[in-house]
Amino acid sequence: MRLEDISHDFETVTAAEDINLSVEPEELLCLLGPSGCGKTTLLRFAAGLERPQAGRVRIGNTLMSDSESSIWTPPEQRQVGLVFQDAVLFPHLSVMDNVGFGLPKLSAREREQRARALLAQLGLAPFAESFPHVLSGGQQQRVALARALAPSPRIMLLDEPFSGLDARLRDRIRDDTLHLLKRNGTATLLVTHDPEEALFMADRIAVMRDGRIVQQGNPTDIYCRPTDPFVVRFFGDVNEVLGVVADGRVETPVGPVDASHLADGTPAQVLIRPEALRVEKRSGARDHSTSHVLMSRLLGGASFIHLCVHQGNDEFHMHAHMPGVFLPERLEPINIHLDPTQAFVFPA
Ligand SMILES: Nc1ncnc2c1ncn2[C@@H]1O[C@H](COP(=O)(O)OP(=O)(O)OP(=O)(O)O)[C@@H](O)[C@H]1O
Repeated sequence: MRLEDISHDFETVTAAEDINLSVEPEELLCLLGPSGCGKTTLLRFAAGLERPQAGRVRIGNTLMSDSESSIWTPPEQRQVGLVFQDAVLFPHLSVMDNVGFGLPKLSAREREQRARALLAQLGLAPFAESFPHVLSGGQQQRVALARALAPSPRIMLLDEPFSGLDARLRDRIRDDTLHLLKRNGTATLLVTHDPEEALFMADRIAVMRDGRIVQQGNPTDIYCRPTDPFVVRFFGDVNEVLGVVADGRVETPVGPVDASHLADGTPAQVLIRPEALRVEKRSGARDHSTSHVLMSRLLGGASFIHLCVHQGNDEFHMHAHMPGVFLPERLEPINIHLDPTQAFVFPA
């Protein structure tokens, strides 16, 4: 599926500006961005639920819509599978008939086989004869996924399909969905505002802001080689320090950071992820005169430490993440080591 040179304005809002995006066969692409950045609008263009003011939509080699001609394929002829945040199942049909709904060309027996096979993959085999109202929200969402996948669509379009579920259930359904899509080799565009979800699900991520794609790449590129401060901040809490490039680096309270891509004298912002700060207890007096701990909290698999970092006569409040249980006490004197791979310098 390809979106080519797509632009679209809604009255005062630019929902899409010169968007070029492709989803390759068998690929799972996550469109990631904050609320209102234009993710759903792009998905609606792909599905044919909305017509872009400029640009083209291709699915496979077929042109589905082209703003410069009358070419327009309606949604039901695009062979796309659609799943939204809230599963909308047919209440008067059994689970099996819901899943088989998009397969009118198959015989009743083939339809049942296909529906049962998909339901089994999602752990829903015992509910095949049930009606939707007896299912939990999570089970209904699985049925919606199975129904969308049953006709073997050329692409699955998923719009925040897990966001209505509680955290533990969401993790399980994400996992099941990922395996289901990969087992079936289905190209998928997944819209989400949740960076962890994108990292968990995606082969490739496109980060969106204000109707534009800020960066696209594989998850490691996006997380470890961000090209824009927005991308760094979108993935979570960061320590931010201002400085000036000198001798190809910027001095920060936790040590120098390479800035050889910027000219000396450039005002710079340094974004340092909490996990880049390795905290080590140091012997010495517990007082305010050197870098010390302000507070420690256990997050579960990691510990969150509030630091008072000294640099000359200045003090900086910074955050560190340490793996496992590491809970130094207030005023504990510390050394801080910087992992340069999670510190990023941009022009200020
Ligand atoms: N039919 C419409 N008429 C007017 N404005 C619209 C319409 N549809 C979307 N918009 C606006 O376009 C912008 C992009 O909306 P869109 O729903 O695509 O964003 P989103 O990233 O999917 O956000 P969310 O995650 O909150 O759904 C928003 O400012 C929205 O208010």
